[in-house]
Formats: sequence, structure tokens, C-alpha cells
Amino acid sequence: MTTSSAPGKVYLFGEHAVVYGEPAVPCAIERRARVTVERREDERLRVRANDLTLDGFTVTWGGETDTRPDVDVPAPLVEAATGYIDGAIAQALDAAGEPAAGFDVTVESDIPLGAGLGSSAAVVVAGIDAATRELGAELSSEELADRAYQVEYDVQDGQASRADTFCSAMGGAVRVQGEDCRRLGEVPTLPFVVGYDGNTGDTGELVAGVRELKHTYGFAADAVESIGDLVRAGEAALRDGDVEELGRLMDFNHGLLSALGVSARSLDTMVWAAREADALGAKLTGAGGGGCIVALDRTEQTHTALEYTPGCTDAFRAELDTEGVRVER
Ligand SMILES: Nc1ncnc2c1ncn2[C@@H]1O[C@H](COP(=O)(O)OP(=O)(O)OP(=O)(O)O)[C@@H](O)[C@H]1O
Ligand SMILES: C[C@@](O)(CCO)CC(=O)[O-]
Ligand SMILES: [Mg+2]
Repeated sequence: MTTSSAPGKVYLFGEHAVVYGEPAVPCAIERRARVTVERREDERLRVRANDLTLDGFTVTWGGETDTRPDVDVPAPLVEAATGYIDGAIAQALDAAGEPAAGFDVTVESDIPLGAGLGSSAAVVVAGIDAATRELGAELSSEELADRAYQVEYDVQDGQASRADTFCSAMGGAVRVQGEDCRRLGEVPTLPFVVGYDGNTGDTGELVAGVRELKHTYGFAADAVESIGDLVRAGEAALRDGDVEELGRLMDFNHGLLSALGVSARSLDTMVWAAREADALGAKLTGAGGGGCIVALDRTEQTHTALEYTPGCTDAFRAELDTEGVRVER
């Protein structure tokens, strides 16, 4: 039996535009998905999934006798969850050079699901690591990130960046542009506060929506490029340790994401609550459509304001996690 864990993330800036080759800066946060993998006698997969926002469910599928999942929860939820786990196991089998093997998989996660904090990347990265180790092999963090990206790419219908998976595998603050993925060395202390509306957004659908807008309107394509420009300005601010400037750029980034149609009333409400509480800046994080915002605030004011904001179901401080994927036992 092997357990590995990997962190979720917030985007300081650059989500969505990163899918089209612009740079992005995601930062790993101290909220993890833990995946436990145990080899089975047969070739089936049995998954027990538990999440903050889910009561949990168990599903068994695959093998020679029966390929249909056997479950008691709504089909879309199962398809979503099985896609990531299936992909992670397939990558591990390939990495270990094993043609087939069955596993019992348990997922425990403190990352709200589908909320912009990279739960999918964390589950995939931890899943590949645990399953590969269970098969007696071991991958570098870079190889893990690469294989996890392949899984996100498939599940998101060929529209994914390497940002979430690289960040989850490596930890810390990272910069991703196309295939160029690197960890940022020294970054100033980033006082992240997260607000969560209890909702989810479908990453694949939201990415497809931006792609459509970009094809239809030149100015939507310009907005995507502008996000790239502000990320480059943000990199300079990071080097200078200018946290106030980072905040202003986050505000700008939210405006552009909103123009690209990926915000939501609940996200805008939390962003404005943070701004009115004198946060240095605030924006949605991840795919959007519902889920989380991230603000920068050295004081307790944003946290308190979010706790009293209608529609915000959870507010918490998020510390940068400098550690990426790790084996737990
Ligand atoms: N605890 C979990 N157990 C099983 N599957 C999970 C768990 N957490 C996440 N997942 C998988 O990840 C999917 C959510 O991924 P999605 O990319 O839509 O959102 P996210 O990664 O949380 O946010 P974003 O990509 O915007 O940062 C779920 O539908 C499920 O398939
Ligand atoms: C929206 C997106 O940019 C981030 C989702 O967390 C999609 C991706 O990078 O694959
Ligand atoms: Mg995701």
C-alpha cells in the first residue's frame, strides 16, 4: 500500500491565457489531495473518493468480466472522477512497464472539488506517484508533472496547460509558458486569502467558452494577450518584492477574466468584498464559473469581510506550500 500527496494551487495570475501560450504564475498552497493505492488480485479498479464538498462514494470498474462502473451516484460525477483516476493509473502502468494491474484507490482531499484550487491536478499527480511506487518504480517530479499533464489534456478534451500539474508536482511559486515550466526562486511573502462560494465550474466547458470568444472577436484575443502582458509586469513586481503592485495587477487580471466570461456573480461579490476590505488585490482563481477567489491582504480584514459576505461559504488563509508531491508512507 502506498500513499502520496500533492498540493492544490491558486493563480497569482495568468489562468486561461496560459492555455494559448501566455505565461502564468500559479502558487502551490497548503491544501493537499492524498491518494492511497493498493494492488488487487484482479485487474479491476476500485475507487473510494472523499472530499470536503462530497459525502464520498465508491466505484469499481474494469477487468475482464465487467467494464461498466458499479455505483450509486450521479453518472456525470462518476465519469469526471473515473477519468482522472483511470488516466493516472494508465500513466503509472506505462511508466512502470506493466501491461495491466488492478488497484484499490482511496482519495482524500482538503481541496474543494472543481473550485479553481487545482483539485484535479493534485489528484492526478498524487495518483500517478502512488501507483508508480506501488509497482516498484519511481518518477522524478518533472516526469510526474509531464504525465499528469497528459491526463489533464485528455480529460479536458485537448485543451489544457501544464500550469496546474507542474505547480502541484513541484510546489512553490512557478512560471509556466507553453512547454517552458520553471520554479521561481525567491518570492516575497504572499498573504493569500481564499473565499469559496461552494459552487463548481466545469474547467473543460469554461476553457472551450474562452476559445470560442477568442475565435469570434479580435478584441477577445487581445484580452488574452493583455493577460500575458500583465503577467510579465507581475514577474517584474515579484522580482522587486512589490506586493502592492501585485495586488493592482490581480485586480486588472480579474477584469480581463470577467470580460472573457469566466466570472460569476458570486465570484464578483467576493472580489468586491475583498476590495472594500482594503485587500491589495483580488481575482477569481482557476477556471472560474464558480468556486474560489484569491485576495492579497496582510491584515485580517479581508478574511473577516469574506466570512460575512452572503454567498461565501468558506474563507481561509492559504500559505504557500514549498513542497510539491511527496510520498506519505
Ligand atoms: N477528492 C476527489 N476525489 C475524486 N476525484 C476528485 C477529487 N477532487 C477532484 N477530483 C476530480 O477533479 C475534478 C475537478 O477538476 P476541475 O479541473 O474541474 O476543477 P479543479 O481542478 O478543482 O479546479 P481548476 O482546474 O479550476 O483549478 C472532479 O470532477 C473529479 O473528477
Ligand atoms: C483555466 C486553466 O488555465 C486553469 C485551470 O485551473 C486551464 C488550464 O490551464 O489547463
Ligand atoms: Mg483542474
